[in-house]
Amino acid sequence: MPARTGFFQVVNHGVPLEKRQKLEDSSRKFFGLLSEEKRKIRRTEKLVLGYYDTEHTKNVRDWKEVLDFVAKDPNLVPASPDPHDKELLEWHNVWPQYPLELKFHIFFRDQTTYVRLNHYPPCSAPDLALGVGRHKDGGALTILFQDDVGGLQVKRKSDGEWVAVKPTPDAYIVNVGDIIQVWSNEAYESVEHRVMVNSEKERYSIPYFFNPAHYTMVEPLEELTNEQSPPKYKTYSWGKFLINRRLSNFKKLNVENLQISHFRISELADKLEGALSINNN
Ligand SMILES: O=C(O)CCC(=O)C(=O)O
Ligand SMILES: [Fe+2]
Repeated sequence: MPARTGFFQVVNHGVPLEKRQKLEDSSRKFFGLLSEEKRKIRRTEKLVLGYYDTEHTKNVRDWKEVLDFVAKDPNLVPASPDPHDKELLEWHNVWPQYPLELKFHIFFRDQTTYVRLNHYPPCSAPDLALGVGRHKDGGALTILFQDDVGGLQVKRKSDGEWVAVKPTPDAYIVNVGDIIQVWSNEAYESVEHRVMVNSEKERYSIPYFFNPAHYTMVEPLEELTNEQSPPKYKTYSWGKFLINRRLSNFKKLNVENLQISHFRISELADKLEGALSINNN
């Protein structure tokens, strides 16, 4: 399924319900604070983590407020009412043991993974706004918890229709990000999604963006390419990609933000290059 849709939901995952509820409660408490309190930990162009209520996706303002944090750094855990919350820290630092032959642990040693708390307030003109505009997640993998309100939609590849991802109690949604699309040389695809808002209910969601180290050079993995299936992407720097995305979230830019399609090697370009080199010889 994920190869075709890029999205799936997991149930019976073993994550204790109380732990998630604790984070959810903290999120509700945090967003319930007065604006001036929340803005004390506001994200800026230099401080990349923190509270933010004017995020842009593709140059359009989103109808939401967010808080980004990494639990590793206690100064940046305002998500928890207790910034020295030991349980949260311990949790974050439990890291799965990968079999060594899988080289992924190298990419994730100094990961840029972060957690985002999303709050979508009710909107009096829901047809005129989106909670999050259409986008693909730029990192490796996203694990998302959504409450029971609904609003997340995924673009179906077969017919381009937006399909609702119905809330399933205690499920986590997993979706492939752009990096896995490139690493797998398109065996897996990162799928476009967006969030609708509604006029009555507020909505909360918590994505966990699983991202590699900033110095990771992303390219199709050698093991997955060969002469018959040559790499479809040029190498790019994850750190630079992430910075560009963060800046484009922050303010309206006059240009399109960076996409992996900008690194795609197109067959046409290959042919042209080939033709030019023949002429030059
Ligand atoms: O709120 C949601 O359900 C999804 C949010 C999302 O797509 C994102 O933050 O990248
Ligand atoms: Fe997303």
